[in-house]
Amino acid sequence: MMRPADHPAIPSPKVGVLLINLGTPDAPEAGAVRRYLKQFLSDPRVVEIPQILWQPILRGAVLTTRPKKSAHAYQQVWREDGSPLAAITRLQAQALKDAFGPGVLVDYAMRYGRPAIAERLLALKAAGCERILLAPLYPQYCAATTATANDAAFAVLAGMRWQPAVRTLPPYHDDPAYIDALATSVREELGRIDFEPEAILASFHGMPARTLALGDPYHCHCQKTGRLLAEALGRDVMVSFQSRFGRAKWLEPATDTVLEALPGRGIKRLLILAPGFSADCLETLEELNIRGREQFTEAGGTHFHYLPCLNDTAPGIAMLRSILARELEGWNVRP
Ligand SMILES: C=CC1=C(C)c2cc3[nH]c(cc4nc(cc5[nH]c(cc1n2)c(C)c5CCC(=O)O)C(CCC(=O)O)=C4C)c(C)c3C=C
Ligand SMILES: [Fe+2]
Ligand SMILES: [Fe+2]
Repeated sequence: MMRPADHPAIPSPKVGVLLINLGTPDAPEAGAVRRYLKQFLSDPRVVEIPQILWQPILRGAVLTTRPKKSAHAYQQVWREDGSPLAAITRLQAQALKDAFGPGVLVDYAMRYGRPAIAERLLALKAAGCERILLAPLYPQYCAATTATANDAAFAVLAGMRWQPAVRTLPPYHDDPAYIDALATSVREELGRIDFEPEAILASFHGMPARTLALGDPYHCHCQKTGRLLAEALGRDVMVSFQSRFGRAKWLEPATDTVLEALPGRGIKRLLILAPGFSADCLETLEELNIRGREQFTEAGGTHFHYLPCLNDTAPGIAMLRSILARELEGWNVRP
């Protein structure tokens, strides 16, 4: 492009992308799980009960029993390179760094545990990023995930005299690139496995049912992802909600209830996926692929196949790159 001599090219400011996921314990041991759960479950965006009532319950019943039980669950899925969620998020950040090239600094942080959002945001700023895209890796918006990740980042910005410009990644539950990546991964898996499932079940993390009445779009986002995936596949996709916590009513139907009921309704061959998780984690590898499989087969199911998350697969990274690149538009990033 020709440019008049008195209008030199505007120098490109440094741009950073901070991927944010939930976080995970440092070790599959009760002490580390306790520290993680204490931070996670003390977040008022996650447990919406007044802290004065909730903290005694958390520090009493919850933190004395759950860490040991959860540590046992983590031990079943822990990998050589650590907790699956941490290891996969690290690989995603590396793959996106390679995909974007030197024009964009890509880093990652966890809302709870390590690496902390404050640490990585300060590192991007120290590396000279004047513009930062905060990217909570949750396709479906939820105050308990997306909003609290952004809150934590904004709290860090609140302490800076010279803030970078920031943008946040919108939810991508209905983005054609995301739906297409999911549909392709289902189709390819159907070609690989040695049975024809009678049903496909999309299991999303649950939330207390009252959050729907309070205006959280999470339930609607999950339903829309399920509907668009069904349309893309040209066949039914059932939606359910897993990981119920506490005694309140949660979104329904519950995944474990569905898994126990399906064989009795004549559905004995099942493909299950967890499209709300951008990386496999305890909730998918242990709760679905170990415990869910047991529930389904004990109820009479004969074939159960768990489809892994998009993780750092080539189509998964291409999808993330395209939705992130769109948010970087106008920030002088070379495509
Ligand atoms: C009130 C409790 C919880 C709410 C609300 C909640 C929402 C929520 N969580 C995820 C994603 C993940 N949750 C994970 C683990 C996990 N979740 C809860 C509780 C609530 N989650 C607990 C207590 C745990 C810890 C494990 C256990 O003890 O059972 C994980 C996996 C973390 C890992 O280390 O692998 C993810 C991911 C979403 C998307 C969500 C709301 C939409
Ligand atoms: Fe959770
Ligand atoms: Fe769980």
